[in-house]
Amino acid sequence: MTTGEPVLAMRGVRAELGGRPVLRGIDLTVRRGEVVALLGANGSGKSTAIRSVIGQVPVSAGEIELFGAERRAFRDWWRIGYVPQRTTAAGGVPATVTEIVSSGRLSRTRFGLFRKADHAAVRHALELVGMADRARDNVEALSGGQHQRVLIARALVAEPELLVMDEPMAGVDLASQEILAATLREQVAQGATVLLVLHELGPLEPLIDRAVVLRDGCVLHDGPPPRAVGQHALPGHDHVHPHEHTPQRTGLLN
Ligand SMILES: Nc1ncnc2c1ncn2[C@@H]1O[C@H](COP(=O)(O)OP(=O)(O)OP(=O)(O)O)[C@@H](O)[C@H]1O
Repeated sequence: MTTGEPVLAMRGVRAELGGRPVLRGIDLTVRRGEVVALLGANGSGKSTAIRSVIGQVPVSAGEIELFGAERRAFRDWWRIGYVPQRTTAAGGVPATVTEIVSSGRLSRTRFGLFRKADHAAVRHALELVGMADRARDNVEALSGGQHQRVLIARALVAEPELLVMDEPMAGVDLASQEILAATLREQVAQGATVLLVLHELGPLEPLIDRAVVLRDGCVLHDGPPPRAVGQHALPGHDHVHPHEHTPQRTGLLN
């Protein structure tokens, strides 16, 4: 699917962290309705690339456009649902599941005042990820997979058009993975555009339209997901998952 208008465009994007070039001229376009996987070895710059998109990493050169607007002028942040690389949902602050998910809805309210529709959106987002029965629980009491479901509900609650997710399946148990895959499938069926960092395509593979593979801060491949182009078409990488201790030989992706 390459017919939609660009929802996200990066052109020649460079970024340095700790005095080191981490993005060395990234070109990446995601069009409306596409599901694009950002792949590559540990340290290749995947998280930095998406953090530059949402403004968490300063860009030293190049351009980023969101929904046709220059990123610095872009204000409609509710149109983007961001799921950061997994941390605890509360970041050490005691909070209930409902509170965390509600925080994702603030961008849709005036002065943070919740109306009926906002409360309904929170309930709906929790239902989407199968967490409605945990609404009042403290997030600290949740498993890793449940945490991740809450973070995804927080990203969905503003009804965004573009979902940007950093390894949404990382450290997530199988049951939660299936729920997340189903949730994503539903979002995509409803027309959501998705850019997600993955270390393997896994259960999301059927959803992926295109894969962009980074190496050393550059785009190595932009096209069909690697399985479709053959296991040997691209160089292999060692990918060490941040939540795993033993290095895993992953080929390119698995
Ligand atoms: N805040 C920072 N300060 C200095 N260097 C950083 C910082 N954040 C990331 N880096 C470095 O930038 C490079 C790219 O990191 P990034 O997290 O974007 O990679 P990644 O492809 O997402 O890797 P992973 O699969 O491990 O999450 C790495 O070498 C990393 O050490």
